[in-house]
Amino acid sequence: MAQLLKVHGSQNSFFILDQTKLAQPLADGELRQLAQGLTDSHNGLLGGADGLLVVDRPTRPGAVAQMRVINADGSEASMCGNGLRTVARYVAERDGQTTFKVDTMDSSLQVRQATELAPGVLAFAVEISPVRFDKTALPFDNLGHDRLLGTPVPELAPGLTFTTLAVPNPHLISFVSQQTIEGPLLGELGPYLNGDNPYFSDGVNINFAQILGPQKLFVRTYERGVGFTNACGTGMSATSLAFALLHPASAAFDEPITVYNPGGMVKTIAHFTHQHYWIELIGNATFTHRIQVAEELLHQGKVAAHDAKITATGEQEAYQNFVHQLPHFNLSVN
Ligand SMILES: N[C@H](CCC[C@H](N)C(=O)O)C(=O)O
Repeated sequence: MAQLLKVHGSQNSFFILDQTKLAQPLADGELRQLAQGLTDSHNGLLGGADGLLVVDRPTRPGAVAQMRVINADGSEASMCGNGLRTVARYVAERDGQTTFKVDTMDSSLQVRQATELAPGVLAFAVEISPVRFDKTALPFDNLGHDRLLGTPVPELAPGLTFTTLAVPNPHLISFVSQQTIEGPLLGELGPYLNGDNPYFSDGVNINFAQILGPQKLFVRTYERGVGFTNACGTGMSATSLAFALLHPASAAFDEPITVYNPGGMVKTIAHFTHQHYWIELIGNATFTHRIQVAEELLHQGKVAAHDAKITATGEQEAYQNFVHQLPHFNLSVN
């Protein structure tokens, strides 16, 4: 029997598959098929999820594991911040370590166990990098600029300004009012810029952020390859860096920023060290279910509940208690 985990970071939910535990690891096409099968909100497992996190052997010296990220639509992303926290916890418990490096598509990232957010809500801190601003890292065209940093872009939304950041997956960020964040615009821009459009040929994660006060944000994200999610770790991290760059009176480097999202809350810290920007993302790593299933069903990409032995961990209740004590403005817009 093979094992899967159902997990979440700020209720951005995933399945984790550890390829090193399989008799026969899945091929790339099988991983994409499994991601689409498991995450489907109608025919998937446990109501579906936002993606599949694949743990494998490290690809670089010094790392103890590799994380690959498959979105719900089967596309592969270079990075996932909420996901990396859950993979860090999985590897920490598998290997009995609390701080180590995990390989992602572009680099090895430092991860470490952090102090619990609340009783029963385990937390991890992960490095988000590399950070790049130029359009070679984040392919966009026909916007009249090589990079956007608080730049008006009437082609996208008259009256708003935008920032582009790759961490290293692509993010488009706009600081907006609460009315705009709760309005229909994000739900219109998301499908447009992730469909046939003259601007973002590879799609883009779009983050609307409301500044709640010094070192305090609310971020709502429409994710490439998924759609609206409860939170996007790389999105909240990129938005925090943009906050520090564009609003230095309200957001300091090297100081924690509290980022609320529809699924809960994380802390971020934007850094500039050795001439490089990077961000620390600290938040929950919740395991909600342990799943046992015949390995050949994973290869077939279809796992129905009646084919699997599913055990709830009981951690979701602890997480919900944590969310319920957050301030009222933790909007549940989605
Ligand atoms: N949809 C993203 C990948 C998942 C990122 C998100 N779930 C996070 O926590 O960073 C992309 O295609 O770039």
